Parts: sequence; C-alpha cells; structure tokens
Amino acid sequence: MTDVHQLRRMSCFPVELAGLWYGVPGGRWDLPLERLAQLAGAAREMAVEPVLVTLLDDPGRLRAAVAASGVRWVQLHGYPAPAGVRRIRAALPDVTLVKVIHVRAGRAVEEPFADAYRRAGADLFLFDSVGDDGRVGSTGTPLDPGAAARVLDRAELPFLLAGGLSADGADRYDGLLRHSGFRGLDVDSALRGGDGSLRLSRVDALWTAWRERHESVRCAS
Ligand SMILES: O=C(O)c1ccccc1NCC(=O)[C@H](O)[C@H](O)COP(=O)(O)O
Repeated sequence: MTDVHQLRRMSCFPVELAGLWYGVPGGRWDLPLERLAQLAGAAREMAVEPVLVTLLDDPGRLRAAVAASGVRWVQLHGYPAPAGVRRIRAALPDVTLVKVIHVRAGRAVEEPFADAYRRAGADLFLFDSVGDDGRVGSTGTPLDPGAAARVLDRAELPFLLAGGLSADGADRYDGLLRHSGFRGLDVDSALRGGDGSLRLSRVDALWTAWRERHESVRCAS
C-alpha cells in the first residue's frame, strides 16, 4: 500500500493486514520512513494492522523503523539465517515476526531450517513464490502447496499463503486450508488492474472464492 486512499478502499473488506514496504531497495512500493509512519498510523485508524514488509536484516535499522512507525508486525522478506532472525527477535521482542519461506521450482529454499526459524523466534511463516529469475515479492507466480506442506511437517507454526493467489484455483490448496495453522492470504498481483491500481471487484471475487472454499473444506473435515 502506498496511499491512504488505497487503505480506505481495502478497509471496506475484511482485510486485517496491510503491507507497507520499507527497506526494499529499488522496490516499486518502497516508502521513506516518514511516509511509512504516516501510513501505519492511518491504517491503525481504519482498524487495519500495518505490516512492515522488508528485506532489511539489520536489527538496529529494524528497531528504528518500528519505533518511528509503531508497527506491531514485521515481515522479513529476505534470506536472513536463523541466527539473524534470533538477533532481530532480540531487538524486537514485542512484534509479531513473520518469516517468509521462499518457494522456487517446487521446493522451499528454507525447508531445512524451518524449525530453526521457529526456535529463533519467528511467530508465523509466510509461504511465497520466487520468480523464475529469482525475483522475490509480488511475482504472481503460483505457490506450490506441496512445498509449503513439507515445511509444516518439519515445523509447527501458524502461516499465511502468498504467491500468485487469485479468485481461481483455491481448491489446489485444500490441504493447507484444512491445516490448523492456516491464518490467511497475502495477495498483490491478482488484485491489480493493468495500470497497477487495486480493483475492488477483484478483492470481492477473491474474498468470496476463498471464504467459500475454506468453509467447505473445514466443514467437510
Ligand atoms: O511486492 C514487492 O515488490 C515486494 C518486494 C520485496 C519484498 C516483498 C514484496 N512483496 C511482498 C508481498 O508480500 C506480496 O504481497 C506477495 O509476494 C504476494 O504477491 P503476488 O504473488 O503478486 O500475489
């Protein structure tokens, strides 16, 4: 999210979290610190929890960003090792810490370290797809559900799903929707039109499709 208008439109839906980019060099939606703080305040006023989405792994810079913006959720989108996550956790004892697990070509890159991330203090995993070229974030590349399931077999942590999710194809993720750790979706590309703006009709269609699928999967089990 990059402006209050977008936040207001999204707050008309059952959107609980809004990603605000900070420390994403060259990123399309990267924000200066002052703007991050403004938007975080605006989101909270709309009862939407702002999430600092970042590639930063420097605990000092992260602590400064959290102090300036008051965010209570931080999404680590880079590749810090478990020891790095432990240092970030020590610097940010009170935030909800989301560690992104990158899925590429059917395999979660961090799978061998999944439990080490849990022990280092991650509160949630966010499974997200890496593009064929290695690009991370908002790739629109469909997430491989099997790769996420294998990580969850190793480490019990609540999780969010991301990566090319849209109103179509929710049934591919039945096993993950049935999992007790499932907490929600993080979607970008499928909600935007050709000009990059958020389309409310797409949010509506996605919300309806996934809510119905989640209910039918849960009620069937
Ligand atoms: O969106 C970016 O450009 C980005 C850059 C660097 C780190 C993270 C980034 N986005 C993170 C997100 O959480 C997206 O919402 C997520 O990847 C889902 O995107 P999509 O596959 O387009 O639905």
